[in-house]
Amino acid sequence: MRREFLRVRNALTEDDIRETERDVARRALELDELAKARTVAAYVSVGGEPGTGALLDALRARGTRVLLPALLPDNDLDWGAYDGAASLTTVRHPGKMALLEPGGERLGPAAVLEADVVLLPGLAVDARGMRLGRGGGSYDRVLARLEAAGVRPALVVLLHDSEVVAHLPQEAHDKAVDAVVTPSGVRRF
Ligand SMILES: Nc1nc2c(c(=O)[nH]1)N(C=O)[C@@H](CNc1ccc(C(=O)N[C@@H](CCC(=O)O)C(=O)O)cc1)CN2
Ligand SMILES: Nc1ncnc2c1ncn2[C@@H]1O[C@H](COP(=O)(O)OP(=O)(O)OP(=O)(O)O)[C@@H](O)[C@H]1O
Repeated sequence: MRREFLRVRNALTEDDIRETERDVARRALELDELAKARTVAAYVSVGGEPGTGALLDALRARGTRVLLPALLPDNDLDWGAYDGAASLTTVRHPGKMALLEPGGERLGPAAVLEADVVLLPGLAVDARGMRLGRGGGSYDRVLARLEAAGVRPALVVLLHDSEVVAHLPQEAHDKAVDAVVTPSGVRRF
């Protein structure tokens, strides 16, 4: 399933990605949870992911604190603040696409507990809000950490329209998200 969703993304053009960047930002900024959030955990899109750059800059311009992940050797995520495109650094993790990660101070994996909203990457989501990720388990760990700490930020996955599907296989550790934002709108679970 991952391979098939990635194949569809790989066929997208630069224009498609730019368009989704604008539309996903516009739709996401309509979310009440984002308007109220003081801290948002986000990510810098890569490859065929819906673009997140416009959304990151809009949040920052509003005065929202934006945290971005940095991949650790065990696939857990560290976090750092987003201070504009110039604050990002390109990191090559073996076997993965080059990622843009925060270049400044690293705040530690627990920094995500400060987020009022977590924006998650993914490959697909189903009608129950079960998310298919890239398979590293990074965000599964983030969600487990939030649950263990008893904090409950809004969980929002950003996807293309075709990636909202009826049903995905579920494993015991999978946790549902609250909403999906696609270029055509917001769906809540
Ligand atoms: N933009 C973005 N940042 C992110 C994630 C993500 O999914 N998207 N992550 C989410 O956890 C973490 C990084 N994990 C990643 C895991 C795999 C690949 C990757 O390039 N995978 C290849 C396939 C590799 C393979 O076949 O094994 C790919 O998906 O094309 C990238 C990031 C944190 N930052
Ligand atoms: N809380 C956790 N702590 C450590 N490992 C975990 C945790 N949750 C899941 N994993 C492991 O991570 C691996 C990948 O899980 P899964 O296939 O569900 O990833 P995914 O949800 O697609 O990816 P991601 O969460 O990075 O988007 C599995 O081997 C799983 O056992």
